[in-house]
Amino acid sequence: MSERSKTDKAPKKFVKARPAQAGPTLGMKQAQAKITPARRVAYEILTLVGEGKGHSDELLHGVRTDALSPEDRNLATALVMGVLRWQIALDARVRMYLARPDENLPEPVALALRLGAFQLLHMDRIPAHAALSESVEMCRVGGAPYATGMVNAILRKVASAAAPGKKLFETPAAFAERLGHPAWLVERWAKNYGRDAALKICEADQAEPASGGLFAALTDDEANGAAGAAGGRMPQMDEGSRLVAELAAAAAPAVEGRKLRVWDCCAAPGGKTLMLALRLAGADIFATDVSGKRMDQMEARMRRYGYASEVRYGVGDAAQLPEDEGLFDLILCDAPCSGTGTLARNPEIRLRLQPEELARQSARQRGLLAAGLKRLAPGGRLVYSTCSLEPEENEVVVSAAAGAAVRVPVAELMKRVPGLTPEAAGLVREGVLRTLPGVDGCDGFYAVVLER
Ligand SMILES: C[S@@+](CC[C@H](N)C(=O)[O-])C[C@H]1O[C@@H](n2cnc3c(N)ncnc32)[C@H](O)[C@@H]1O
Repeated sequence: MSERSKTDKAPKKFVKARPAQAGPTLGMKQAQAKITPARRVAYEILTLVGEGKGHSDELLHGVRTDALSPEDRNLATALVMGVLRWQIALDARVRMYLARPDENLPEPVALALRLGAFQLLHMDRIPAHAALSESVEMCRVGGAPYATGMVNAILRKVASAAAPGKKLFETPAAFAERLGHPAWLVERWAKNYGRDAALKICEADQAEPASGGLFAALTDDEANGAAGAAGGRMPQMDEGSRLVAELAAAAAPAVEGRKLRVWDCCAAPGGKTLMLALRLAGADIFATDVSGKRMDQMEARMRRYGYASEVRYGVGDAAQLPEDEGLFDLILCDAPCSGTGTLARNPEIRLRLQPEELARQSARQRGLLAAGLKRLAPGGRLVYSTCSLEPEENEVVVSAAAGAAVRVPVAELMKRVPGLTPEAAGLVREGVLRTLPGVDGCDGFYAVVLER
């Protein structure tokens, strides 16, 4: 449904199918005027995401939404995130009403249908007529005036048909489609974590990211960085991400008579570097990332936190760090990954990811881990982490690249993490940290600690 087929340049049958209730044909200006700003911006952003020209989160914090009122910005955000989260399920629903269900619809038509169907099925407060009529105009403005009748007719059917019943027992493929996930991905989760956990992950991915009670509530001083607070203002981050950084800080070996040398080798956008700076006061922290743009943004962010003022920055491939940077006592290798543990936050990942991609990610991660281990001082520790749920990016990487490094039991280190609730002990599985969305109330993370 997302790709335009070679033969659908002029799908004339849409013209014939246009019913009278679609209303008179409008000019482009009139059609534009009928679309409210929030829906216009949502349509533009979804078009860009579909074309691979931007990430939803960045686009929702960009120039397009700056011009909107706070209410419209909230609506545009709800529409963009909702459509991306539910796209697979919405497309399946729309296909039920297509004359040829296997047909590839042109993208502007598919997008107008998704936006309309999402509002009709998932947004109680939106009047059906607004969802329907504005979707018809979006289809027209998007360059497919020939399809407005079809969009109108299908959305009417979506609005009036009863929701398909939920089967008593669903296979992972069935709940994957109902909950807007690719079947291949959910079948892997069911194999690796069990069917119930796979279902919980899918459900969690369809909602706003939860904050899970892994940590005791912050004191006012910690949250606001009030003058005199012993630590300082806590960076805002997902609790799973915070736990990985806290674990890394807890893994720091003791050094005598010199500063602890820390390298955060995949550091941007910097949440975990901030936690390391907060917990390891006085350490020499070197933060690097291969992306100069992300590093610039990170440095600007870090300047807002006094306790991070001594952090040093560098741009470069972690596998190519110059020899004269020396060895480190603690390395955090928070590797680039598929991100399948963060689908509630990054809904479009599931629409792009292909099974073959996992092998490519795995090879890159093996290279980064092996390069990091070479830079460990004797007795030094390296924390390897990802926000992926896929073994190829986690256990398989560690088995292939750990070499002679010894695994440090994570359960012992967790005891040193400040503010952790007793339930968090259950996050250590087979000696490593593993969190699952929907099961543990935070994003999905994996972390292992290796010692030279
Ligand atoms: C998961 S993110 C890191 C998140 C970060 N640790 C945090 O908590 O904010 C992975 C980062 O690795 C960077 N990266 C990818 N390949 C790299 C490489 N070869 N060397 C160094 N950094 C790399 C990406 O630019 C990205 O910023």
